[in-house]
Amino acid sequence: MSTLRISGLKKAFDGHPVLHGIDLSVRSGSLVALLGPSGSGKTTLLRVLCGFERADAGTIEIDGRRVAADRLHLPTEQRHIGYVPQEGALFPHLTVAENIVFGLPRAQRRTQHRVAELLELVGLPESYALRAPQQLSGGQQQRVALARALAPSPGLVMLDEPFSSLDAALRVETREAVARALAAAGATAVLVTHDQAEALSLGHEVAVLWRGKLLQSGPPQTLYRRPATRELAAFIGEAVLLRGTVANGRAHCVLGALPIQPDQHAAEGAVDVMLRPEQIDVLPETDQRDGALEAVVQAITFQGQDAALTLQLIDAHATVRARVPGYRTPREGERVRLAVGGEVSVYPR
Ligand SMILES: Nc1ncnc2c1ncn2[C@@H]1O[C@H](COP(=O)(O)OP(=O)(O)OP(=O)(O)O)[C@@H](O)[C@H]1O
Repeated sequence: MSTLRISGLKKAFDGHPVLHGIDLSVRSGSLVALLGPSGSGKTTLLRVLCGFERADAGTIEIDGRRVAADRLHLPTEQRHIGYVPQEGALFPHLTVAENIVFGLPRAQRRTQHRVAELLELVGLPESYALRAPQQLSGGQQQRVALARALAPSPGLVMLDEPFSSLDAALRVETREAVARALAAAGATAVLVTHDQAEALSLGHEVAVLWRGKLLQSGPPQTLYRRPATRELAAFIGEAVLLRGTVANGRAHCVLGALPIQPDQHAAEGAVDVMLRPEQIDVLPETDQRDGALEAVVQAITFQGQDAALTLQLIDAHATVRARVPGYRTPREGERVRLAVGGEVSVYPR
């Protein structure tokens, strides 16, 4: 287990800044999901941390030991970091076992015991040791790539979009196997992804990189419920954004006077109100509960397990988006009532 501390990290390519001064701490044994849109600098940050690229400014400390600072640039092999690239990148001419021990000192490469241990750690049968990588599925190859990264028992593991080439079902299964293996190995991990569901489900902490700046980091639930900006709200999941005002400690908008996230400082005045589509309960027209608003279902996008609805509010000349479980999808044109659950975030205008 290792701690990682990054401070003021900058990197430019040909005079174009890509990382604008990154500060980030990763607790020992935790997994930080580094989330950001394409081109935000995620891979560059990972490459600088691993030592494949040199930082222009800032410091990197692993377990209190500086590996990069002013003129200091420790080579990759002295940083004791395991690295899992985007698509496994296993050596096709080597067996699974040979791939796994590739990064170990020569004297340790013959230990079958270590290979068996690592295969078990990543949830693969021992019999796979003698297979060629091409005889494995994409998800299994990614697990071997993780086993190879974990072989020298690094305290820190970096994973660069390790599931991006896998199909949806395999992605979920491989994700879970990788998370289990990292936890069992006690490794501290940084996982790069542009998939918000992946970041929220895997990260103990999620750090959002946006145009080379770290906009927000924190536990997944905090990021989802209280994104720092409107843009982040829309990036981390789907957001319902409505014009409103804050008065008497509540957010007033077309959906009523709604409670505000308790730890959000909300000054009185004009704001944008943000809530998540699943916070809007879609009830039968006959529901008589207090404050429920009348609406008509204008459009439906059915997605199987759930459905996204566009709802026209009858009294407000406004539309909102809601998400309901698939089995409760109403009909287009149906009259319903809406009630809002939970708290909202507000952004001053
Ligand atoms: N070696 C390089 N030389 C010049 N520019 C580079 C180099 N590597 C990255 N860049 C630029 O830095 C910016 C950030 O790229 P990076 O690959 O770090 O982003 P990313 O967030 O990982 O994107 P993606 O999710 O698409 O992989 C991009 O504009 C890219 O063109």
